[in-house]
Amino acid sequence: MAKITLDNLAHSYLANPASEDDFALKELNHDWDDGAAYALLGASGCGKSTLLNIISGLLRPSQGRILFDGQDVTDAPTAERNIAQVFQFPVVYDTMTVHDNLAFPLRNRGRDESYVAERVQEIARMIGMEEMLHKKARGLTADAKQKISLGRGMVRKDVNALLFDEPLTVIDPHMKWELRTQLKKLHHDFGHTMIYVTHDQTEALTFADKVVVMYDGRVVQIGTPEELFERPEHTFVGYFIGSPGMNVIPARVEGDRAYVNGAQIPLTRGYRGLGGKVEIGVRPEFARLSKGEGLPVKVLRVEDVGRHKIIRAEFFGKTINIFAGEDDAVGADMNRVVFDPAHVNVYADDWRVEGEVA
Ligand SMILES: Nc1ncnc2c1ncn2[C@@H]1O[C@H](COP(=O)(O)OP(=O)(O)OP(=O)(O)O)[C@@H](O)[C@H]1O
Repeated sequence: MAKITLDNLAHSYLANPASEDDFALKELNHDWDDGAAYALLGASGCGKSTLLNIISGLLRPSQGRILFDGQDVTDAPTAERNIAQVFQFPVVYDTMTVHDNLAFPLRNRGRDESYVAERVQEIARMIGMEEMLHKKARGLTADAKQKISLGRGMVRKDVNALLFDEPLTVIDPHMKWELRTQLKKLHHDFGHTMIYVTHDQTEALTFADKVVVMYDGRVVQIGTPEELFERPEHTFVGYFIGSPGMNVIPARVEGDRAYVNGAQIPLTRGYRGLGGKVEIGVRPEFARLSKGEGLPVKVLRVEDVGRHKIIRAEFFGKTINIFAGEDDAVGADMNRVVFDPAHVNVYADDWRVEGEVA
């Protein structure tokens, strides 16, 4: 396993990039801890595959270096990086049995047959394919083949890192949860450095210790699921993560007050001299409907999603979402909203401003 260092890394697909906009991956400096599970999360086209391909060696970055445990591998081909990869679609040898497919990476490295047999059994148990080991891969479902790909990716213990590129795309929805749970268990048991690319927040948040959120070629936040929820560093993180995402409302902020159309919203921190586009961000979980307190709001729709209700409401010309408990009545007199001051984040030009303790 290895620590992965991204040193001054950036990539443009153009021969002569003229500005930052020409970079599919904007400059990035970071150490990814040895043995941690990371998810690369972001919308289509934000640069996830570009970054993953640089780590795996399929792509040479146009700027900067990549190091595994301090050793520069920027120019090392994929084969020399000692990594395992699992792609979106299964890569299996159809004419081989499930057993031989799983054994392949170990035999390739000259491991002795008793070790191979033991390890294949262990992996087969984890992916739930013990009963199928003698079967040829040909004729198996896409699901089963992808499980073999996952198993083959994980069979070697001595890899520097395990890279997954949207590996559950072809898996049946009911199997996804199970496989994700197994991957997490494998990570826990073996401590591989894992990087998992996905555009699905549930996959990212349930799999990873740390989620790397990308937006428009930039890493906008690296954090635990709790950090991304509590303190989104960029408005994109706020509305991309969450269901529904954070309410982002244009505001004026002075001292420990935010003002929306002249109406006051109390804050727990003080802010001075904010410039550019100023907004406040409040997750629906930290907003509540009220009869008497708070600011005026007009309920547009109430959606019952089982454990709670999501209320769509108009707030000074903008639509916001508010959570309510499953048993909370939403009467016609509930025409005000209260935001929990401790959970109102302040943003200037999309980036969170920390503020001073009041
Ligand atoms: N080979 C290439 N040549 C030129 N531009 C490319 C190439 N590959 C990707 N791009 C561009 O670089 C940007 C980042 O693409 P990338 O594939 O890394 O994003 P992604 O987040 O992985 O998206 P997806 O989830 O759709 O795979 C996009 O604007 C894309 O059009």
